[in-house]
Amino acid sequence: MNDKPQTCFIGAGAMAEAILCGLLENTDTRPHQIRVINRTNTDRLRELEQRYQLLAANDKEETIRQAKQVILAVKPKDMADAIQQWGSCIHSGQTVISVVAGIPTSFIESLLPQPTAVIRAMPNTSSMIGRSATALCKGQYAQQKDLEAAVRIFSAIGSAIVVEEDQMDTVTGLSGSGPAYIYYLVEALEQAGIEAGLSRTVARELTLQTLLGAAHMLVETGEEPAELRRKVTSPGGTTMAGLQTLAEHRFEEAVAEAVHSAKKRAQELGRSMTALSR
Ligand SMILES: NC(=O)C1=CN([C@@H]2O[C@H](COP(=O)(O)OP(=O)(O)OC[C@H]3O[C@@H](n4cnc5c(N)ncnc54)[C@H](OP(=O)(O)O)[C@@H]3O)[C@@H](O)[C@H]2O)C=CC1
Ligand SMILES: O=C(O)[C@@H]1CCC=N1
Repeated sequence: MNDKPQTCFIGAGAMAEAILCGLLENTDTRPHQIRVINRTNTDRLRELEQRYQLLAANDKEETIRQAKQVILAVKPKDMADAIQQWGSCIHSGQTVISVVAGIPTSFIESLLPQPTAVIRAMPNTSSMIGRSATALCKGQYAQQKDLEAAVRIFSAIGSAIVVEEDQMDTVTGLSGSGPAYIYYLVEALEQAGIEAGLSRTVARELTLQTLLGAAHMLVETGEEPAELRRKVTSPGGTTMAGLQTLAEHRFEEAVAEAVHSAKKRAQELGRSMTALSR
């Protein structure tokens, strides 16, 4: 068995786990091909190694050097330190894939030996069950084949779509953060059901199946969401009353503002990092 790591995660948090779990479940990647590294939390490393039968990265520098792909999955505020700490182990024969919100490829490239292929990806936590919506773009030194290899990784854990880098912050606000908006909606629906007299179990069951049914309707019928909404809404009926209340509470504007705020935050994170490096 060749024990050389194929993929090394720098940052062993929630996102790294979601991606590696998806890779193990949905591709032919084997546990011994993955390593995880973080800064201080060795308990977390042991937890992941045990849960997924990964080999430990005993010599972290050497592990990074040997990996074919290095996936950067630290928090944006830790990015500069992480690249400074580990960047000297990265070489131009590797592809660096960053899932870090807001940080431009040019910033990452500037801290790595040039020319290192850098790909920026924005997956979401549904990677864990092979259902991520990921958007990717390439930096100036990455070749088309590097981008295609990254697309293959993320296609194995959901859908993967290539965009221009100037769209990545919008993607972050929409599909990177998006699962949280949906969970918030589920919480709100469930709570409304409970307050109106349903048991928690019944409210949960009905909310989840409604969400699943609506998602499948969208995918399987291919109909426009507005058309599907129209079919639920009888003139003068119950749905119309509910939708009117949502409109009065400016539902659409609230959603648009949420995406916009998340995008703006991604831009701020990128700018603060770029300013730090000057
Ligand atoms: N969560 C999400 O839904 C999504 C997150 N992302 C992006 O993924 C990235 C990671 O997020 P998430 O997984 O939630 O974060 P977590 O806080 O769960 O994990 C971050 C990890 O980075 C490690 N770390 C910090 N500094 C270093 C360093 N110098 N060297 C090595 N490891 C280090 C931490 O280790 P230690 O504990 O030892 O400090 C920790 O294990 C973020 O940049 C985020 O923008 C992208 C898409 C979706
Ligand atoms: O909240 C965050 O910053 C990360 C990026 C996208 C989803 N979670």
